[in-house]
Amino acid sequence: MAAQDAAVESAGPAVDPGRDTGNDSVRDREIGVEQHHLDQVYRRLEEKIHEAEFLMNDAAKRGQVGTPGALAERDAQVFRAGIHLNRLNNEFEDFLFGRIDLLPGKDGKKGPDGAYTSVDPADDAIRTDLTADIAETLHIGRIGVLDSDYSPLVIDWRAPAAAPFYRATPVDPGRVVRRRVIRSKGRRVLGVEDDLMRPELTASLDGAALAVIGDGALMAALGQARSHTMRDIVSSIQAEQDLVIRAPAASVTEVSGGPGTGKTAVALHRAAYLLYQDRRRYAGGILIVSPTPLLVAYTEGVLPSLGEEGQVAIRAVGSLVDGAEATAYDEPAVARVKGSARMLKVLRTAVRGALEPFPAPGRSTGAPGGPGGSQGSPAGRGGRDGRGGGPRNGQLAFGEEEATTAPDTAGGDSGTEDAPAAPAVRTDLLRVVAFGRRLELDADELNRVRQSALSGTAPVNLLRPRARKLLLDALWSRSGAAARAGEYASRGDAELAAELRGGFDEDVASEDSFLAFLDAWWPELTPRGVLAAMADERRLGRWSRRVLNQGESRRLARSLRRLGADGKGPLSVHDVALLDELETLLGSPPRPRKQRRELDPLDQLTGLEELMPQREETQRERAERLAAERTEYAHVIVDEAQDLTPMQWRMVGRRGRHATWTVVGDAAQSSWTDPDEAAEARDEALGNRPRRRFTLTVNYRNPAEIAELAAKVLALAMPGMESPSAVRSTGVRPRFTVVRDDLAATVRAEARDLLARVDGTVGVVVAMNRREQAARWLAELGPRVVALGSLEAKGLEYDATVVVSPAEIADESPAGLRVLYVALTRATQQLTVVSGARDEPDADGVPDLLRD
Ligand SMILES: Nc1ncnc2c1ncn2[C@@H]1O[C@H](COP(=O)(O)OP(=O)(O)OP(=O)(O)O)[C@@H](O)[C@H]1O
Repeated sequence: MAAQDAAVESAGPAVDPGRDTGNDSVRDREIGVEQHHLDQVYRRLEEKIHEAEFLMNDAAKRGQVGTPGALAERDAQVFRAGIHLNRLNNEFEDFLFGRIDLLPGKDGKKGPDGAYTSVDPADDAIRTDLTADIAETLHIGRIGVLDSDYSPLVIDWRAPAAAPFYRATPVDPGRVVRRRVIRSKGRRVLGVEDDLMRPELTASLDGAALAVIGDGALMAALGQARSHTMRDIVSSIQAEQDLVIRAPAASVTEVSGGPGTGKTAVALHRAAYLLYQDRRRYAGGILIVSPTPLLVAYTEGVLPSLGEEGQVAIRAVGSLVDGAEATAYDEPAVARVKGSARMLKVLRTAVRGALEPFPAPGRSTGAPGGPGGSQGSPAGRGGRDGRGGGPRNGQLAFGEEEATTAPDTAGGDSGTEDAPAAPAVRTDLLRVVAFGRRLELDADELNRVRQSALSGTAPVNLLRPRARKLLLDALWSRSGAAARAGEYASRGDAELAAELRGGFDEDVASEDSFLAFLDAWWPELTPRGVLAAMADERRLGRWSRRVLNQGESRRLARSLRRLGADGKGPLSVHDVALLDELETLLGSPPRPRKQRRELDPLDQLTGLEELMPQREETQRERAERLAAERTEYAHVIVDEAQDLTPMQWRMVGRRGRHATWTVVGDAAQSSWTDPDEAAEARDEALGNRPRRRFTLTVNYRNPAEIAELAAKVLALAMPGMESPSAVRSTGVRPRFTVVRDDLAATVRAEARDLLARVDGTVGVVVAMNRREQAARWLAELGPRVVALGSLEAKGLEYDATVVVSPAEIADESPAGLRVLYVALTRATQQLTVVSGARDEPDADGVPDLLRD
């Protein structure tokens, strides 16, 4: 691959023998040249800030004139100037980072941003003696800055003219002779790193030989210590990554690549690129779906550093549903059921079944005032308030739900002592008085009416008016008035017949007993309520018959007890996808209107209040508010897509029904057990839009020594799958150690040892059921050390990692080997593997899973 060649070759001195790494005076001179340019840029930026401030003041004065037209103009101006000022201030830090020196272009024309449009050099650009003159120098930065004469001082990294900065490689250099990465802090240039794209040339710039400094920017970036947040890679994006970032967004862009190939980085830069390309189109918002809240926190700063945040929402897959936040993990067997596409059938039955009185009439007292069948469904809004059943401390450890003690919600006579007394309404008998006559519908008749109402395809909550109408029909047909109306109609007096019926309906429907009956018999169901209703083993057994086997159904019911009788207990990431599905199946009950914030009277005058957020909320708060209110997006980016379950694909798919997509992932890192089922759901979510596929092939994270070890697990997990090639080697081999006295002490000692060896972070990866334990072991080692469950390590990276007991991690789920592969590929510098009781280490401490 070209990118790989570029990356590898830029690391070695062989390509550019003219490199001048040792000569301080040349280095200082080159830094001085860039400093001069940066000073010019800052002067221009200051002028622009003054302009923006002037605009703000001027606009404020206009506001004093007081006419609505002037106010509207003021508001729009303040808004524009505010954004401008904000951006300039944000971008001030370290925004000029690159430079390319180019041969003359083939067509000799200049593009709109000052750059030559041609990618290829002119035919006579290189003389026969391999000398050439640099025709043009472009500086690349986070945003574009034009000089007062409109010549470009800095070109936005996303502009077409900047593409050669990323695309040029020694194999395919185009017009680029030298690519330079400039490191600066505030207003000071600290250093430069050069890559020669045409090392065979002797090029001169303004009559002087082109100097080459440093070992290349990529190696400098990769060798840096890591912090707990991801950095942007805008100054060292590699050619194969750039192709993905700038791919046209017409349809679905699918990106695969092994660990450390930059998939997450590329996805984030792509979001920034798309916004730059077509801000209007993406005003509809870009959603980035991430597997865990940890990865969201890790990546959150990247887009603001690229000057973008407003239109982009990064959400963990467990936080996609408004008002729901996953805090618990399901054990693998439960996750497997909840994520499966089979759940759709179960939920479809459950939303209808949850309307039935609970406990079943046969088991209740059935009498008015009794504690049982009169309650209506516990899934309903009016259902009685919960009695425990939730977890301790609001958090569940992995797999703990099996042990969670929950009330026996199946028992009709249990669980009433703490419940507040609810008014009793029978749901197996409807009794009303209409036109002075007593009318009744018994349980069979009511059941018939219910089934007839449910034969409609509309969401269950939206069928309530239909059910009400069918009840009235049934009562009407039993009333003597129906016969009378029939006579009127046959005499041709349809109006009188209709009047009679209207009077009847009004009479019945205004009766308190009818209204109370309807509320209990056809309650408005909520997604959480239905999930809570599914915690009853008997009911769920009925609803899941022929879809789940008995064991699956029982495990599912037990896991859902965590939600408590009111459904308000903690959710797992898989529960959230079920909630979203239920929301669709039930139909959204009308939501209480969001409280409108107090408006400035001036806003009301101009009607521009939406454009004037600064007074009450910051840009960021506004972006968050808009993101929270938004349910569909213009572009959806799915990171770690291999992990989405079929139910999660359905949830994500709903948010991008009209969107274009970027889907990045690596099948070898999937923690989902049934990839074929997930692929089907993915195809359904993405529809038949055309797809463009890209593969990233270079591992920028792991040194070769670690990548080689991880490849052994890959061979077991996915025989035949190729590992990405590591771009660098550190000479430090992974360390193997065996538990000495006790596991805690060994892990602590190894983590402490790594802390002394690296400058940045140390991650300790353990099987999920050990994560709380591990956090305690490591508490005293300070903030540079983090304890992680194997599933939480997804997407993250550390300078050094300790992987504790590979066998435990591999055995914890059917996808365990792939999860272990993820765990082993998190380190940028050093890796220590601790073998536990189940690992069978050899004499060198190498566990069986990691031997040849
Ligand atoms: N062009 C680049 N320049 C500098 N650093 C890079 C470049 N590409 C990737 N990296 C770095 O390599 C590391 C891995 O990148 P990233 O996390 O995006 O990979 P990934 O493919 O998503 O990995 P995984 O599948 O393991 O989650 C990060 O530290 C990233 O900053």
